Amino acid sequence: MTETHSTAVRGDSGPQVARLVASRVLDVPDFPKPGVLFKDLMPLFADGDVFREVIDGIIDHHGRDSFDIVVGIEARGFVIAAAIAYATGMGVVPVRKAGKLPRPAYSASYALEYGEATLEVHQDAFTAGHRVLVVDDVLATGGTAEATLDLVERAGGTVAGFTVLLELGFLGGRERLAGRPVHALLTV
Ligand SMILES: O=P(O)(O)OC[C@H]1O[C@H](OP(=O)(O)OP(=O)(O)O)[C@H](O)[C@@H]1O
Ligand SMILES: Nc1ncnc2[nH]cnc12
Repeated sequence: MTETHSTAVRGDSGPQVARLVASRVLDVPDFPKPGVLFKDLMPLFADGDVFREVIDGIIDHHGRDSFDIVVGIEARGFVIAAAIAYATGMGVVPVRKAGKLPRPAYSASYALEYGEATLEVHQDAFTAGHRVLVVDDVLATGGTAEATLDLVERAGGTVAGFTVLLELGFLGGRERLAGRPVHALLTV
């Protein structure tokens, strides 16, 4: 494993935040498949001071009056969503991989950088007009994000914002989500 080093560190919350995130990302070659450079954010989650700064920064960026509920995408998005929900006193809705939710759910299948998957959300997850902040750790091809934002809207929510800690810009996820709000703390 090698630490991410970048001379041109950039992100939608400015270079200081981008550098902070970059300092807690580990590059893991050939995981989960040969040819994939996996960006491991576990060191960021494990550093209490950095994690708090990142969570507070996301809340400040959006403004706590701009959303009513937080969606986290399984599995790493759950960590971020739960922290934002707790810090703002809001609720959290998990968007889960197929077959995990116990009640009627909407489903969306998609391709991601290293495979295919199906995500689901409970049909009654939102009340009409609920403004939803969606969070995840990584935006790569955008397949996961596109499926999730569609699910939120199918379930009656309004997407108020979408934040990731790390965007892999060269995979074009942001372009795929054109017209949707995308906020990435670090873009590589
Ligand atoms: O932009 P994409 O190409 O769709 O990839 C991004 C997604 O890939 C990872 O999730 P993964 O499905 O590996 O789930 P995990 O968090 O359960 O490991 C990551 O946490 C994002 O959700
Ligand atoms: N390269 C990558 N690193 C971490 N998570 C990912 N999700 C999709 N691609 C990824």
